[in-house]
Amino acid sequence: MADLDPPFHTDPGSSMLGFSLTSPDLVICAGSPDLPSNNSRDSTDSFLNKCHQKMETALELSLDKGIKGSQEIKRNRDQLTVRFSTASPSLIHVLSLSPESSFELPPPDVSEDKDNSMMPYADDAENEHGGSSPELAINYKRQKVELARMRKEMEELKKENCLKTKECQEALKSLQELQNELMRKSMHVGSLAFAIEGQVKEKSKWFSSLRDLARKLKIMKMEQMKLSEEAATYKSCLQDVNCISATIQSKINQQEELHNDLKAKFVEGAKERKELYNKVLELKGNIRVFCRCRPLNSEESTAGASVAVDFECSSDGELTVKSNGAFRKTYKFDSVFGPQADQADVFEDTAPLATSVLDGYNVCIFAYGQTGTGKTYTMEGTDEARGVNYRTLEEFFRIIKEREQLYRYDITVSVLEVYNEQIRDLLASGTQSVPPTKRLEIRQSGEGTHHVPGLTEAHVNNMNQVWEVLQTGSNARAIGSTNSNEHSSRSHCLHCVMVKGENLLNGECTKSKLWLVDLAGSERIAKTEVQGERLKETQNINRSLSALGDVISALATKSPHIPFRNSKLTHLLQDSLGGDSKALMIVQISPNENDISETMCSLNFASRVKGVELGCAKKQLDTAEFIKYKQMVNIFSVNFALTLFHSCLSVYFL
Ligand SMILES: Nc1ncnc2c1ncn2[C@@H]1O[C@H](COP(=O)(O)OP(=O)(O)OP(=O)(O)O)[C@@H](O)[C@H]1O
Repeated sequence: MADLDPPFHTDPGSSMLGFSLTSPDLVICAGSPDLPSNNSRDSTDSFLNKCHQKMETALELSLDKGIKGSQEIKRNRDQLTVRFSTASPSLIHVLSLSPESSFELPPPDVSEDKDNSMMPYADDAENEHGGSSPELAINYKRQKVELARMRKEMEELKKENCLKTKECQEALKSLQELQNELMRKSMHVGSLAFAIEGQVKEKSKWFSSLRDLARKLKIMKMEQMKLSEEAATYKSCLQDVNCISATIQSKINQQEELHNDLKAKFVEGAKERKELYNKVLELKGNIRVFCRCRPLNSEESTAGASVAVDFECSSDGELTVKSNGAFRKTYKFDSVFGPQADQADVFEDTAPLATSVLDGYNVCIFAYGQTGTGKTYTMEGTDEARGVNYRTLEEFFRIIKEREQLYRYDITVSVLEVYNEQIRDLLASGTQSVPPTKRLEIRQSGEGTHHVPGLTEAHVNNMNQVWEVLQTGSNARAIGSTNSNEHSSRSHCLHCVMVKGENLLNGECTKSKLWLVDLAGSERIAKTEVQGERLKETQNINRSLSALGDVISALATKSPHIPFRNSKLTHLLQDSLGGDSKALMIVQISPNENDISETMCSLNFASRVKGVELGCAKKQLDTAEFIKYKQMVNIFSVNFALTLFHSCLSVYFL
């Protein structure tokens, strides 16, 4: 093998087959260790000759990655065979070969071989055998012929090789193009793979989002189902609620109708009650007279004064005046209170008038009598024994509390005095130190009511405020004169209580006025023998008291003209003395026999007021009519019972 020179060189541009092997895929290597790799540039012919000379030489042709170690060139004596067994499919395709393709290299034509290179060989054979052997000569000739033939075949192969080389070059060119294309495609595929990788990542992100959304959707579906169930429940509940609501509404309507009916009935009832109550008071007399006698004071008791008044029949409203133990006269009043009666007893009979005031009627309560008989005591009272003024307002607040669901009231109090026919505001700020210079006058409003412009009106909401106002007025009256006792005896003290009421059921409003009057003492001028200023005072007092008597008389006789304007007192009291208003006179008397003439004078005046002397015909008539009707009803009842009894008897005996 060492003698065999490699028939081809490893230069990448040529091969044993005569085509260039530029492709990295197509590498010829010495597959057999017998093929040394040197750079010999021997021709193919020389190689084949040498092959021919070494008949037993085996060659292995390898095309790395293309025709890989699978070509076998087997040399036998007759021919050289090249086999393609595991060639690259692409190369095989280019060469139009099948994996099992092979071709044979024919032996060189010996006869035609004129090559000098063979000659030494022949010469050597001749020389070796001495040219003497005919067999050798024959062999030689045969060999020569064979060599010629092989040379011819070699030529053909060379041509074919050229063709195949061209084909291979073209195939290689195509292969390169294909490789380039493949590279481009690979790059494209790479970029596509990169893009796909991105897309895959994106896709996985989307998938994860999709999974989240699917999970949320599932939860929402469950919630939606739950809500649907709840909605269905609520729907059924709603129907029930609607049913209940309709029932409640109808009940409310019924109740509302009932309420309105009851309200109407209540308003009607309240109105009826008010009218009946008023009727009762009218039957009792719109002008009522009470008589109250004070006890003997300590001085009188010490002096051993005799009592001239008998109260045996006081419960029947009667009292008897005696003189020196002899009967003088009996008086009858609506109520008579002896020396033992206390403030509460007096107020018990007075209280109904408080109700009348809150019902909207004007009322006047006044105390009349001789000085020192207890007028102020009855009206104002003391801290321990509070009088009519305080108790009436107390009764107001009690009734207001009772009626708070049905009525709303607003109460104001004014305190004034009339002295020598002059009006003085006892609640005005100036009254505490000096008497006010401003003259107060009585005015008539558009509604026909009378009022004193500029008079202080104190709002009172509770009894503490009432007591404060009463005390302020009382103190102002006492301070107004150097001699408080004297002064208080010579002036009329008036408390005006304004009551505004609102019926919360029907919105009806009322405005009523209560006068609480502590009149000045009614002394007889002759007895007191007064002169000068005192005489003027007394005359003014008597004039105003007389005017009051005249007004009351005119009211009792229903005179067409009532002389209210004859005095400041009657002018002030005008609204509470006429019409539907009610008046209560409490005549105060002394039990002392020494005062009997003043006592009888006061009692006579009171009797005149009550209408006994003047003959209170209407009242009397009303009572008589009432008794007559009552008797008629009784007679009718008896007759009806008798008739019924006779009817029953006749039926029984039939
Ligand atoms: N019913 C009574 N019980 C006890 N004391 C009485 C009663 N009535 C009056 N008094 C007492 O008699 C005195 C005189 O009373 P009061 O001042 O009220 O008389 P008045 O008629 O108002 O006198 P004036 O006309 O001077 O004002 C007072 O001390 C008073 O406390």
